[in-house]
Amino acid sequence: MLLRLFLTSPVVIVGIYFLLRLVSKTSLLFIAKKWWRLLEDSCHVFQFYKIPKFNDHMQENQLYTKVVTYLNSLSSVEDSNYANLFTGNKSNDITIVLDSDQVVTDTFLSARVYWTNEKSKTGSDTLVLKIRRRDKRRILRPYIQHIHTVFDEFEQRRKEVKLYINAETQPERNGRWISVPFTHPSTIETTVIDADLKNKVKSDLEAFLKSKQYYQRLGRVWKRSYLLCGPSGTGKSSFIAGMSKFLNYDIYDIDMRKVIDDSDLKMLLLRTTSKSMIVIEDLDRFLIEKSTAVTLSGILNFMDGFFSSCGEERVMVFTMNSKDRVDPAVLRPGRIDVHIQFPLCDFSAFKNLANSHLGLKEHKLFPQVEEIFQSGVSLSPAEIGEIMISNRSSPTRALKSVITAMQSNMAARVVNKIPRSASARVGMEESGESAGLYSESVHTVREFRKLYGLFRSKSSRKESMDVDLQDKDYQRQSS
Ligand SMILES: Nc1ncnc2c1ncn2[C@@H]1O[C@H](COP(=O)(O)OP(=O)(O)OP(=O)(O)O)[C@@H](O)[C@H]1O
Ligand SMILES: [Mg+2]
Repeated sequence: MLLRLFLTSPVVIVGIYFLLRLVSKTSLLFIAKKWWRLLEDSCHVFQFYKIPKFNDHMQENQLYTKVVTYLNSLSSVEDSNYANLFTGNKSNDITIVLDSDQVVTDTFLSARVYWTNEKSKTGSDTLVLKIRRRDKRRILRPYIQHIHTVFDEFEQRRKEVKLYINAETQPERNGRWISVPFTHPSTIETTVIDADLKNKVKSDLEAFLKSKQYYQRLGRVWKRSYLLCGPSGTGKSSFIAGMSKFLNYDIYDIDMRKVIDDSDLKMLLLRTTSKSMIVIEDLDRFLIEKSTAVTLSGILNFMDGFFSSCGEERVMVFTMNSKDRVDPAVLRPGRIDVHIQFPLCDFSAFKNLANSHLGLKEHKLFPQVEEIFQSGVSLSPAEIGEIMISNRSSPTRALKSVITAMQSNMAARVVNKIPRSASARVGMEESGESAGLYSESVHTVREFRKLYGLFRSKSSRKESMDVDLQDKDYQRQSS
């Protein structure tokens, strides 16, 4: 009786109300929850799963990357005590990233799970998943599958390509790749090269993307290597940017001066992800100068992609100014599948540049420019492009400046007694014959013909039919 009177008294009700508010507004509730969780842990109510960032061979664990992306997309990240804020793809976007030792909760098929981002003793990150033992069998596999699906959807939507560069050696750090958003404006279309050559490269890249099973059947690493060769300023780097956009692949740009030795090169390759482009620029210069302890055999093994056989779908791109002084072993079929020559400007490329840079289709000075090209003199697209950009307010002045630059180039040749044969090499590259500009290694051509026997002749057919046709063709030929 007394108790009922006590409980119904307004003073007590108001007192309880304020006590509850105090508990929920202060860290008391948090502490109580934590104790409760510790109690549950000590009673072995939960099962723990660790997802380390790197495996024993220091390769990045793909599942770790996927889970991190998934967790950062959960609204519960915002409820963790500490979270890191970063700008997103657009300047006004904010990305919330889980901090270490923070707990994030998630619910899947009515079961509650907990994630913690922990640092191991070696300093590398590990994600820990905590699931109630009674839910484990029911949800573990579907939950991981769900994470894969969400990640793939994110990736599809993620249009941003990343550029990875290898940082200075920091042995105490696990990862040496530093990434930045890749915003290079070049595309395959904006690079002025032979139109037929462009189409061949695009078809080749498309064919590569569709050939997973074919490579598997052959027991070969699913990779394709391209050599872009040509004088400075002819568009090689711009074309690489275009290729990565075409494939929507991240770029791993290896600065060989920062690679210490063969094993360092191996480690860098191991830490690349699939669906990526691995680029080494100016390989010829590096092979001649040999400025680090990386050996030729280290480079050859790297090109063969042995170390990356655990991953898949990689495109390797090498650039050179000239192949003349390069060991033929580097260029042999299989190491380099496709050779693409980037010539200095010819008259046709010049007209393309005049059109794109100055909006000119025709001009009275064009015949004079053509005549100079015919005499064997040329400049790089970069040089001509620069002249056009700086004179874009007056197309006539731009063309006159191009003519002057070409004439002084011609005069310099006479003074320096540069023989015609030197320009003959360029001339050959400039001939515009795609056969001279694009070549596939014989061995690879044979393999690809097997699979893509119809792909050139039927390229006008619908893309969806292509896979079918190619597979049928392959089966017919191999039977
Ligand atoms: N074929 C081309 N079409 C359009 N623009 C070009 C072309 N070649 C060069 N350029 C322009 O010239 C500049 C330099 O080009 P890029 O860096 O791609 O040349 P590169 O062949 O990689 O030279 P290097 O061998 O010195 O590295 C870029 O701004 C690019 O836009
Ligand atoms: Mg370059």
